[in-house]
Amino acid sequence: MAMLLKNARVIDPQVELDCVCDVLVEDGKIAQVGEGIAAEGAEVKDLTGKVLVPGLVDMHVHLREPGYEFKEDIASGTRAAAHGGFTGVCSMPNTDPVADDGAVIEYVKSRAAEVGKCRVYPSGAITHGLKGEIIAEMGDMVAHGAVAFTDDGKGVQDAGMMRRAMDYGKMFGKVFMAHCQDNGLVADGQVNEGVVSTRLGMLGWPAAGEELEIARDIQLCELTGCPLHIQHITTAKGLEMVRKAKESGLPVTCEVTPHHLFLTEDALTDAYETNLKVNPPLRTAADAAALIEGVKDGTVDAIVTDHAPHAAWEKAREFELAPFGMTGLETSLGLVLTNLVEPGIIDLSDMVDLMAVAPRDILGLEPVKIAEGSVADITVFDPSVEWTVAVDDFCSKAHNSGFVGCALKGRATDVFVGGEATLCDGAIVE
Ligand SMILES: NC(=O)N[C@@H](CC(=O)O)C(=O)O
Ligand SMILES: [Zn+2]
Ligand SMILES: [Zn+2]
Repeated sequence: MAMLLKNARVIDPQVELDCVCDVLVEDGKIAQVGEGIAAEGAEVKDLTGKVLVPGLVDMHVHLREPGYEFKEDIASGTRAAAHGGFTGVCSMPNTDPVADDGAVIEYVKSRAAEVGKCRVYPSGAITHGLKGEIIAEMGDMVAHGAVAFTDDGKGVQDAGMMRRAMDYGKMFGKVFMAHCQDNGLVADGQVNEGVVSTRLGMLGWPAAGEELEIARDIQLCELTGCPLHIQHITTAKGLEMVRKAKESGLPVTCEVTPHHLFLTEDALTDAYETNLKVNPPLRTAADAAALIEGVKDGTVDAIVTDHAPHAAWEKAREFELAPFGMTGLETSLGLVLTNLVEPGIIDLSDMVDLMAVAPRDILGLEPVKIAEGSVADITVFDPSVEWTVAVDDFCSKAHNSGFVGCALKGRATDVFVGGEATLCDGAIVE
């Protein structure tokens, strides 16, 4: 049935749209955009006071299935995504088994089609088992729908292996996404190496452990011509390297997470709050300020969550034993609206670029525009609603957010995937 979305502020920088108007959705596509649309027989939804944008895509998400369903699964993870305002996510391959061949990619896709509340674009491993020893079945994975390659969670340690993988993999036209961590430098590092690691008496995870690999992979991008995307970038120096690489015309992009933008190592106290243990670690206030500058000037292409759910008992252990990672799908939009849009650091069009347009572009997905003929993947949010982050409100199985108790302004109310509502007035459509 046709659906008429009326009176929202419609924003899409791809078609230079920012005005209050109506959007008519028919057969999963946008049929008409304009003022005062009348459509006989269409279901009408009044969105006065809300904002309607191309569906948000989170290009860095751990759905944990197959293998770690006690942390999250495709049903709960995609519900969390829809609840957070996303119409699609790119899933990471560090599952069990690792997504390093076509069968696992196929499993993720078919499971998502069966139980998912948003689209799932699977990424595949660069190396077999994320072990860094043998190139993964790239052609097989692409044939089954993998959209990108990454050894997220580990990183490819050997430069020669990364070079061979990029040389070989570039024929598939998919981006290589790099988790930048030099194990020789990072070893058992727990938190950013510096004042805070010293104060807390914990092993440091040095900035150089990330920057060295960013430098290496940019050089390998130059050597091989393979497109490179730096994942969860955290340091001022790393970002400067990406800025320079872009200036010299290399196909390099990068992403940041809300936790690296809005939290710093200073949040770590002798409470040893394990929800703040993330990889890469929370860095200094100066690094966070540089990342925000990078978001402003366009060096940062995409905002992603690196949604990394873990079970409560895993995070309840001693800091050194707790796993790295925090959730993010259900707080990302509110955090960006509250901390970047509200203070005027970016505007809503920039937000759409960072959270909808660039992720699709980097992953080589079909663009989604608020324009006639486009697939109707749509996010609607209320920019004025004030709410407090609370775990009992999450659709995710996991509660390891670093933002519980935070007061936020702005929240997704409705999500449409191919014209079908997956979130309606803030509730998941079953
Ligand atoms: N970011 C994290 O702290 N953890 C991720 C791995 C990763 O993204 O590197 C995880 O899989 O839990
Ligand atoms: Zn990672
Ligand atoms: Zn990750």
